[in-house]
Amino acid sequence: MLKLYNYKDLTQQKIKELCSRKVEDDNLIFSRVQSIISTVKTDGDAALLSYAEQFDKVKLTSLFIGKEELASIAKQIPLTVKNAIDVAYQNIYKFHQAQLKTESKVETMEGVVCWREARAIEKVGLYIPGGTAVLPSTFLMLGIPAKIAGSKEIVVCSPPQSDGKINCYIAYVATLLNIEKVYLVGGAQAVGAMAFGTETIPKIDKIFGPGNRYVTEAKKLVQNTVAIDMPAGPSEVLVVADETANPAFVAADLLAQAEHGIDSQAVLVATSKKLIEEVILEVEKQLADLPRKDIAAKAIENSYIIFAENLNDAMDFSNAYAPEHLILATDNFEPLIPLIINAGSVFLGNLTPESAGDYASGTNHTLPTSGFASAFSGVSVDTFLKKITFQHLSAKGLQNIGNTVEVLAEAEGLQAHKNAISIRLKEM
Ligand SMILES: NC(=O)c1ccc[n+]([C@@H]2O[C@H](COP(=O)([O-])OP(=O)(O)OC[C@H]3O[C@@H](n4cnc5c(N)ncnc54)[C@H](O)[C@@H]3O)[C@@H](O)[C@H]2O)c1
Ligand SMILES: N[C@H](CO)Cc1c[nH]c[nH+]1
Ligand SMILES: [Zn+2]
Repeated sequence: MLKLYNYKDLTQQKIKELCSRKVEDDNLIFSRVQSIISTVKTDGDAALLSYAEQFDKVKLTSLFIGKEELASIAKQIPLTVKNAIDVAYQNIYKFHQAQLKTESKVETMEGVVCWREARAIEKVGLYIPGGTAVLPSTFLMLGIPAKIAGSKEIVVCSPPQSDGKINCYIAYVATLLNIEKVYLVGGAQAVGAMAFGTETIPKIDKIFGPGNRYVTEAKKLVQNTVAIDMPAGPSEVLVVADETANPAFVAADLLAQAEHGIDSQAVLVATSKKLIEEVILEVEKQLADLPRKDIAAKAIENSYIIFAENLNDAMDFSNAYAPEHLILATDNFEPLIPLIINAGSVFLGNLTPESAGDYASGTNHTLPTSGFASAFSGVSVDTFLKKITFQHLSAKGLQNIGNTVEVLAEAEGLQAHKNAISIRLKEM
């Protein structure tokens, strides 16, 4: 079951190893994904149809579902789920809308004015996972910021169901977001199709969205051709807990991420040995009742617990691990907030389950995994924008800055740069 370590006994090498999320068949996945992407690049739609047969076990008659059919499938949604999606939509919209800010102009010297303006990335590709679970919540998390940013062409790919269609929840979100088509393509082949384009699927400028290791490896591989949001692979959670934590809550939070996939990871760093013992028992108890217990149990095998003597040590480990989700399961979370250096999204206190952020609180659940939270942020409206810089020099501005540029251009031996200033100054 859950392996147990004592923080003070861990060598730097062991900490590195525990933070690595290395899986045995990394190289195998890399070469498979490489081959899938190059086949999609050369064979286009034919490759997509053949991979749908191989991986999704379905013979597709069309590679997409259009707007009318989406609206008709969406009608099958049960009212309770429709209402819950509507509430989630509103909260996610509210939180993301607040991210749109106009920056003020800055006069760096008299007459020299600089500023930035945001423009939407026009052609974006959204990947909505659908291998082992259908995730309409991810569609909200990607579609809402894309719409707020103002992206014009939104290409959506998701694996087909066994009947060659998509689920009514995905169809309902597509109608909420006014999406034209959903392409029935999953895995690395979807990433390849959006990166290079096929007869049916348009090439886009940036790919967004989470997925399993095939999807994530594919996103990393196509980066010479398109931009990507970030590596957002198998879900993970790190819970920092003290004696004020509730063991049943902690176990539930660990299992929530474990049930995503066999390569998910759930880590507990706790300062109470009593709590650790209770969490272990709770994990076993709750696991037995989960419909996805086989998946969650495999992920738990790949997970561990660390006993730390104090919360400072616990936070040091958390920063080294750079978790996608960090839960501070303590009543005294305030002093810990400034200690957080690396994390995708943080959940504060014993009444803030990570699931709230997965679905409906408003924050985005597309987040960096595998340690990439040390350098990447989760998806936001900004991820769909480019910031263009502008500047304007008045006559006074040119006089004020002219000599500085001339001297620096000369120092770099770039005479034409200097001339571009001098020729104007002479005219004044
Ligand atoms: N980091 C995040 O922000 C975040 C958010 C949501 C979900 N996730 C993660 O997304 C993942 C979803 O995974 P999923 O598998 O359910 O759906 P998925 O849509 O990511 O992957 C399904 C596809 O994988 C491909 N595939 C499966 N087995 C293959 C094989 N042997 N060879 C080549 N391709 C293969 C198939 O094409 C299939 O359509 C989970 O790991 C979950 O934890 C992460
Ligand atoms: N926990 C996932 C991100 O790692 C997001 C998600 C979607 N549905 C449920 N959870
Ligand atoms: Zn989740």
